[in-house]
Amino acid sequence: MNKVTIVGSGNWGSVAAKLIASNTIKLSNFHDEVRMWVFEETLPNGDKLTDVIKQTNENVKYLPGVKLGQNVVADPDLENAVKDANMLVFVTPHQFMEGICKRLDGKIRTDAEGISLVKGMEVKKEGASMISTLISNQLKINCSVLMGANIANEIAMQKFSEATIGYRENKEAAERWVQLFNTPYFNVTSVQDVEGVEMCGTLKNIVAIAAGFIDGLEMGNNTKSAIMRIGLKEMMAFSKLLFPSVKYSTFFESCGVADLITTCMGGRNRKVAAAYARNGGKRSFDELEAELLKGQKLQGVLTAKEVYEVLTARGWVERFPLFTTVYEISSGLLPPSAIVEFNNKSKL
Ligand SMILES: NC(=O)C1=CN([C@@H]2O[C@H](COP(=O)(O)OP(=O)(O)OC[C@H]3O[C@@H](n4cnc5c(N)ncnc54)[C@H](O)[C@@H]3O)[C@@H](O)[C@H]2O)C=CC1
Ligand SMILES: O=C(CO)COP(=O)(O)O
Repeated sequence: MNKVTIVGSGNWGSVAAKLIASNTIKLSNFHDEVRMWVFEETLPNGDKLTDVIKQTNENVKYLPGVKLGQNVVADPDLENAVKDANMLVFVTPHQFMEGICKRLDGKIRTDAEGISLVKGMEVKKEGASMISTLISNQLKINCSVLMGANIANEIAMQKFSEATIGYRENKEAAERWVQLFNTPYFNVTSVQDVEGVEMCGTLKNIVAIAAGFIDGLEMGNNTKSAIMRIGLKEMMAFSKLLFPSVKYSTFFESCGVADLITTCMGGRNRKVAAAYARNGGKRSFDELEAELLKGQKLQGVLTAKEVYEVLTARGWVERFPLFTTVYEISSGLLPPSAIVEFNNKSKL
């Protein structure tokens, strides 16, 4: 019998727990109970977040007003949360995944399978690594990914959306993940292209920062569409250069063009970047993130920096003028108004 643990309990982590718990309670090959690891926090009134989730069945900080399901069990002890699970769902902001994997080394079942919902990558001196690779290498488990046009608050309200699972070889495991996530309002399909799916989810966050600048500067819909088109081409080119096995067809799944559109229209990266541009770059991303997202985290600014490190290390800067410009603006080297100036240099 399969047993599921969610590693993470932010905005998307909480919605993933709700989705999954609504299925495990119905499916005979899964234990009803879904454990959800909570990075413990003390709320302004002094209560512990985990205690409040247990009492109210709601993540009052990251997903207020939504019941998770009585079979979701919040657990602040990471080791305890994972020890019995054979299906591990990773869903935290990407910057915390390395530390989490170190803590989990040797602490999980040897027959466990993982899936990463984390949009981001890790860049070290030795090179770039996808988060699913970090999980696979560190924990010695097979790791698929699930990405898509999935603004969490909309899925929490059961508005229809789609998602794409990317798997490496284990089709059977992919089918089990589809069974776990799929609902009438969350339509999940799978493709054999982990890197393609994961690169889509990671790179669209850079384009969303650019789209936010356009919105903040009130440059209009045509400009924003142009940025999304150029962004998609850079996403495809960068993914192919880094991982030649990536399939072009993956960009036309939910994880590709659909996620790019939704994030550029209504995501958190877009929202904070728009505020940054409205303030002429005078208030930092960190300050705006804290004010506007109340504990939720942006991925795009860090990803732009990480991708820029890869571009410089590989001598690819000239080929990615949009990614480069987003890095230069978000790190304060250029003003937000420089967002379309790359056009003079672009060959795209
Ligand atoms: N929210 C959304 O609409 C979607 C998010 N995603 C992706 O899912 C991933 C997770 O995002 P969310 O669940 O939205 O998280 P979030 O943006 O709500 O992040 C906050 C989470 O990080 C935790 N946290 C803070 N400091 C920490 C630390 N030092 N160590 C470990 N955890 C810490 C918080 O406790 C909280 O659970 C990201 O990669 C995001 O791009 C993907 C699809 C949709
Ligand atoms: O990944 C997302 C939607 O699929 C959410 O994007 P943001 O992190 O910009 O809100």
